[in-house]
Amino acid sequence: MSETPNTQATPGTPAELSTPAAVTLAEPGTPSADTLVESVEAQVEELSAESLRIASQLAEGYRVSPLDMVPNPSPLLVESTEEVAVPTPQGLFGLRAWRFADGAEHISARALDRDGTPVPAEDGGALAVRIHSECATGDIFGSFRCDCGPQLENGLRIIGRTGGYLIYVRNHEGRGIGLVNKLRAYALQDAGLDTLDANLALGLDGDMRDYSQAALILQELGVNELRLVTNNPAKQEALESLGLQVTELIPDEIPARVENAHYLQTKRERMRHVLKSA
Ligand SMILES: Nc1nc2c(ncn2[C@@H]2O[C@H](COP(=O)(O)OP(=O)(O)OP(=O)(O)O)[C@@H](O)[C@H]2O)c(=O)[nH]1
Ligand SMILES: [Zn+2]
Repeated sequence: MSETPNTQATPGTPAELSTPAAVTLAEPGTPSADTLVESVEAQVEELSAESLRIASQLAEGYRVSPLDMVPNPSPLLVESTEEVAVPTPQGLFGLRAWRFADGAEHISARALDRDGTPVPAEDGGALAVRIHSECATGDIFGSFRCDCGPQLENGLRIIGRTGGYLIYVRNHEGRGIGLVNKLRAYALQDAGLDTLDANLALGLDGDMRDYSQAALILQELGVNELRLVTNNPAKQEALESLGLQVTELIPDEIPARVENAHYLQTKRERMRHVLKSA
């Protein structure tokens, strides 16, 4: 059985507490209330200066990491698997799956030698990394409307030679607008709009991809410095704003074909992609 606490004040206590202080302040020769306040203020100032000094010292040694830069804490990493070796037409890759709190699941693929050891970084430099944005129509069906399918294959081949990772980002479909919106955007392109205006006509941005989950995966893999396999300088900017260091851009250009010539031309002229043949 619990005891009921005694909530009644002990008689006489308030007077005992207040009297000595009041008497001391009133005595001649002791510091006035104003002097006391000034001295306390001086001490507080000294303390704040000291904490500022300690804080700035800490900040000097502090390296910004992708984790610190994540704008929205909800898509945090929940779990990832061990690496499993998967033979592909482009060589052997060690695949891991990564699951985030918002339900997104991505894949990392590390280039492996035939005996299963990681391909070392070429010339002892940084590892090559391709952040490949999901494109179900191109990557699965081999659609000629875009260049994603051959870019994925070529990207894997480059990484197989150079050493490094391909991160397959599955919530980047349609430059981040999702599959349903992308197919609506295709219908608008069939009616005459280009790939950028079609997104805008749907009330969406031209590119809505968020790279924070890809950056977190790279951080978990211990990759802070990389050679980025892309034609899109916006990807470099996005990764650098998340604390990663891009030492070089490796192009992943696929020759245009009649079905995607206009699409690639738009990417070059309106979306800053570095493409020679478009
Ligand atoms: N909204 C929209 N998305 C598209 C269209 N065509 C391809 N995509 C998506 O575009 C994304 C790939 O972006 P790209 O512009 O091809 O290339 P990138 O990833 O920015 O740059 P690279 O690294 O050079 O491949 C994938 O998520 C595709 O699903 C389109 O017409 N409209
Ligand atoms: Zn595509």
